[in-house]
Parts: sequence; structure tokens; C-alpha cells
Amino acid sequence: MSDIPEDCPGVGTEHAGQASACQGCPNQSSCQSGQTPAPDPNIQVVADRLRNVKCVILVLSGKGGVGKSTVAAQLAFALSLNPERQIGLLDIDICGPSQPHLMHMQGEEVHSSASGWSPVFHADFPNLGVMSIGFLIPSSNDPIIWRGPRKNGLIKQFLTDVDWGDLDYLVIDCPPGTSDEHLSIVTFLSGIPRTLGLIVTTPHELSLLDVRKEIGFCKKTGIKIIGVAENMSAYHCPNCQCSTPIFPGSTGGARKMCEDMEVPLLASIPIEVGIGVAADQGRPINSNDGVSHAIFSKLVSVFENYCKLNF
Ligand SMILES: Nc1ncnc2c1ncn2[C@@H]1O[C@H](COP(=O)(O)OP(=O)(O)OP(=O)(O)O)[C@@H](O)[C@H]1O
Repeated sequence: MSDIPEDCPGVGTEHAGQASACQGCPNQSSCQSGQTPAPDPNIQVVADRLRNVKCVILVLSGKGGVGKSTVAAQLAFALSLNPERQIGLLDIDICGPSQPHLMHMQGEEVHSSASGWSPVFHADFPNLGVMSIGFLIPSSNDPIIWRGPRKNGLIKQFLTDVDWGDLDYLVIDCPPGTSDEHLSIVTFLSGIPRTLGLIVTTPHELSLLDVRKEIGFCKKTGIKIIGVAENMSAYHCPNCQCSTPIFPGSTGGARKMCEDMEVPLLASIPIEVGIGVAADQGRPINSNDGVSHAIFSKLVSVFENYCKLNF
């Protein structure tokens, strides 16, 4: 499944192995013959290692720069506000890790013990452990130029070699699009039915175009999409009190897209100066930063309620 083509008709479907997208796919012959390809043995290894994680939240976007890392960081912070919850935050954006900055943890190093790599715990939130390639490289200014197999190997290590312990939520900040890393994480997590996809988009059509593909991809790979968070929905001016849609949705925005794709729209997060400030300070947004604080609290309730009912 790690080399799944973008337009894969899906294993076991009528056109499995026969579509143009199947040309060159390593699973083409088994799909054609109706056999199910042998599962990747790493799937079971990951499922065993993460058996004490109650819920995995994959934060995904079709397009880059829509605020996925910011949403992942603020969601992890919002979940950590309850000290009784144990939270993990995994940054698998191998070539552009943002979480050390967004968590104000630059320069931290990963320690290893007999039970594996220890996540780095946030100074203000001891119930929030973070893992990122940013902790493994000597300088955040060094470019990471790795080919797919090496990136996939590190993602596997993050899932199998990190001693996450007992977690209520593991939030995973994915790279944009259907890149190698993206395919790997979805494959490795396919043995964990407690995985939920949170899709981040802006209202702009360019972002929605890619998000539609992303939703289709999740549906094909069996990732349950809990819903969509529309980010940068509008800018509310604190001086004139006007609300301006900076990225107007020419096709009806995220709401219409969610209706069409039959996925819930969970949140509309405005553009707020406080979000950028909190990001640079590596702290959770609060009520002084604007309305987004309340929006993230509601998002936490959505996850809490879903998990209570389903897991
Ligand atoms: N709602 C918001 N209001 C104000 N600024 C925001 C908001 N959301 C994100 N930003 C800012 O937009 C920029 C891009 O955000 P971010 O890095 O989270 O995007 P991304 O989708 O993870 O990007 P990439 O695809 O490169 O990983 C950052 O400077 C961030 O502070």
C-alpha cells in the first residue's frame, strides 16, 4: 500500500488492477487476480507499539501553507490543558519540521533508553510529549534533503521506536499532499482502527481542490475522517469590527465542499494576529488572542465525545 497510486480504484473494487492508475503499481497483478496483497509486516509492529494509545489524530491537508502545523500544535495544546490527559505530538514533516518552533522547544534533544527514544516533554505541559526530526538534526538551519525510503524509515522509527507510554491522544502533523511520508504514515497506521483524520483547508478553491483529493485518499485507505477544520476563514478587524474573507471561496468554501463530500465541517478558524504571536512564542492561544481559543476548546469536545462513543 505504500506505493498506492493517486487514482487507485481500491482493492476489491470492480476496476481493481485494470485502471490506468494501476499501471506500474506493485499490487496490480494481485488486484487483477482478486487476491489481497500481503499486508506490510510493519503494520502489526506499529499496532503493537501503539496499543496503549487511545486515539491517533492525523492532521492532514491537501495543500501546503494552509495552517496544518499550527492547527496540530494548537490542538495538542488544547488537549493538554487538562493535565489528566496524556498527549503525544509527532511531527512527520521530515523536510520542514515546524513543531520544535511552534512548541518553543528549539535546541532540545531526544534521549534514548532501553525502551526506546523518549519524546521531549514540554516545559509548561509535562503531559505533552513531542517528537520531531527537528530534535535529531544539529541545526534547524540545516536543510534535510532525503529521498523517500529514508524518510519512510524514519517515520517507521517514530512509530515503533518511540516510547510514547500510555496516551489519550497522539496528534500527528503530516506533510501536505499525498507525498511519500503521507502514504507511509497512512499505511503504518492502517492496523489501528482508532485513527481519525482531521483535514485542514482554507476556504480558497486552490486548497479545496487538493482537499477533495485528500478526502478521497482517506476514504480509499480506510482512514476515518472525523471532519474538516477551515482555517483562515476570514479576518475580523478589531478596529472597524468588519469581517473580511481574505481567501473567498468561489465555489462555496469549505461548507459546500463538506456537504458535497459528506464530511462534517467541525470548525472555522479566523485569521488572527494572536495565532501567529502564540505560534512564535510556542504557547497555546488564550482568550486574549481572540475567538480561536474557544474554537479549539470546541474541537477538543468533538474528539472527546467521538472517542467516548466509539472507542
Ligand atoms: N488562523 C491563522 N491566523 C493567523 N495566522 C495563521 C493562521 N493559521 C496559520 N497561520 C500562519 O500561517 C503560516 C503557515 O502556517 P503553517 O506552517 O501552520 O502551515 P502548514 O500548512 O503546516 O504549512 P506546510 O505545508 O509548509 O507545513 C504560519 O506563519 C502561521 O503562523
